[in-house]
Amino acid sequence: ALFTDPSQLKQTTYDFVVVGAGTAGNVVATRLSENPSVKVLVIEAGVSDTGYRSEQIRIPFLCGQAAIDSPFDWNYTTVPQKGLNNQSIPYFRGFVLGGSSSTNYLAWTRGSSDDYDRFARVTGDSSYAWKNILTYFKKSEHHDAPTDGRNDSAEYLPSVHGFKGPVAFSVTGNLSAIDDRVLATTQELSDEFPFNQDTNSGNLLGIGWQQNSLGNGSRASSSSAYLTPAMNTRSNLDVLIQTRVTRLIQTGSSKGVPEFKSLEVAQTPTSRRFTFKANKEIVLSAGAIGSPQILMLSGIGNAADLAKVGIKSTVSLPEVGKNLQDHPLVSTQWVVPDDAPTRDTFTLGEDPAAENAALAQWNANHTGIMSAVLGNHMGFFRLPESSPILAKYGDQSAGPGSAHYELAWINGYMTVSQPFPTSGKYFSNINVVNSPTSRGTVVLNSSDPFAAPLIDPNFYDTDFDLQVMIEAIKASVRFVNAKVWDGYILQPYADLAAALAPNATDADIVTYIRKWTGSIKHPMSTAAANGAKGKGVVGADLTVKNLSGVRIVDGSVFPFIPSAHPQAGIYGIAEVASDKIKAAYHL
Ligand SMILES: Cc1cc2nc3c(=O)[nH]c(=O)nc-3n(C[C@H](O)[C@H](O)[C@H](O)COP(=O)(O)OP(=O)(O)OC[C@H]3O[C@@H](n4cnc5c(N)ncnc54)[C@H](O)[C@@H]3O)c2cc1C
Repeated sequence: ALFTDPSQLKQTTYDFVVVGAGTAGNVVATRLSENPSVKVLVIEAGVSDTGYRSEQIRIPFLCGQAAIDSPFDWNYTTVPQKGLNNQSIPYFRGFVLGGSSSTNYLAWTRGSSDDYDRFARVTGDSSYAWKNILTYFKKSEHHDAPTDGRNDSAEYLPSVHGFKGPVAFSVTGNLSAIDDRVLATTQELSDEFPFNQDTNSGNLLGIGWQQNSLGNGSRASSSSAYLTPAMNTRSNLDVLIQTRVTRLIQTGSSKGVPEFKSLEVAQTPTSRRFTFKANKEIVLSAGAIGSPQILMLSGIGNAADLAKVGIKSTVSLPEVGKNLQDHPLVSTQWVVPDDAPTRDTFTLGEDPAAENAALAQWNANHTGIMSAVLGNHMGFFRLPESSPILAKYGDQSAGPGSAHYELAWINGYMTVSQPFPTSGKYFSNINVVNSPTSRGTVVLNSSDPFAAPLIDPNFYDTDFDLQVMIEAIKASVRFVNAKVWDGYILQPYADLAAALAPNATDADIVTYIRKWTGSIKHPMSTAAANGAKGKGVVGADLTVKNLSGVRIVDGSVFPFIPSAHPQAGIYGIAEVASDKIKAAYHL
């Protein structure tokens, strides 16, 4: 059942306590509670995903609103970014049942087979290797037909997908006016921009139809797909929301290391503290910001960092909160003809009556523009073998099937940082560095568990990342210079014009990049898994090193950020971890 106050719970001891009802946490809680004799408590800081404003979670086209100025978000801001002219930028994280899977942009990508083979290499555990984790990707998902009734059999590869798992995935049910041109470009410029029938097959490279966590025109989150159906039917699964885990509590020691099987929670900085205990273990699934934050609040981490905020180190784990990786994103926009059938009418809020009609249509049958996601195609690309960037820095990706950068195309104005125009018609694409080498940090700013930590994605700390972004933008220009766009793409919009002027240099592109880069919102690796002694925060089985009683299952354990959007990968890892936990306790 669902509880909104710790005092409502009748028991304080469970077999497992899962911290964070987010993407990964809900998978673990749902899988462990499949066994009716196993008692599971999930504790979530954020709010319910039903009720006030929850249509912004369910309706795909409103996905941007689910995160921005929203009750469903933690509303973090980064520390000033050296690589972005010292700007501090917004840093979104879900604060709601489903976590970031309830507020994200629905893109459903796994990454390359190399990404998972590298995960297996670093941990020394073959269960993360592509050939093995594929079973778990399939276990997490089921294919859903697009809502427009289109035959999508040429738009994905059934053989690499699941048909019975909880999360619905689907290609768009809402074709857009640029789709034909994007696909025609894959033929006209097939060497550089080849079509790939399914970028989720392990072979990531090329342009494919974007798969989305979307079923029957509505968002599928880890709450709607996993937790809520289980919570509503299982008496052994309790879910407590609006309650923050403030620290783990040492309960003794086991095999010579401290054991942490209790935790403290509170609803506000001054409210009563409650404690809950796990007989078997605590699973931290508070995400790439929350999980290291809770460890550090408990005295587990880098002793020097902890001393700065007056916390005594009880377990030394120097890499807690280190190694933060994220994908930098910059949008480029072009002006298109005034009569182009773009989605700007809706995005720019030009026609409230049309918007209301679209909402009514979605409420009636989940079709129409409100069932659309931002874009219908995305592509993943490598620098050419002859690239001087590779000669200088080496190939920093997970392997030859991994992307250095990503482009995706949007039928209207799209940005993560620039001001929105008030009128006009636009074509946008996003440019993303997919195999970044910059590493940032999450450290405490205070010993107060209700204070936001200091988040530093450290964008463009390495020249490699900056050079790849320059190449991504140049590739975007080559894309729209295909003949098929003649007469449609009129000119670069706003600052992009200066960056792409005939006499412009790479320095002008860099000016644009540093001014307008934002996060794609993929922080990971802050409690990285590593099989080697003395390295990383968790071992191959995802249990925290140098202590007992705690495992971490979420985006923070990836040793490297995958070269695509991470949610499908996080669901897969959470499925693997659930089986590891079941095996460890013979469940
Ligand atoms: C706006 C946005 C757009 C994105 N778009 C995409 C996309 O299109 N495709 C894609 O693949 N990925 C996307 N991502 C990224 C992806 O959604 C996340 O990487 C992924 O969902 C993270 O999963 P997680 O389990 O690690 O953490 P989360 O899903 O964030 O879950 C962590 C949970 O822990 C809770 N928590 C944290 N601290 C505490 C505490 N102290 N006590 C109790 N609970 C706590 C949080 O409230 C949250 O519910 C996007 C993310 C955002 C925010």
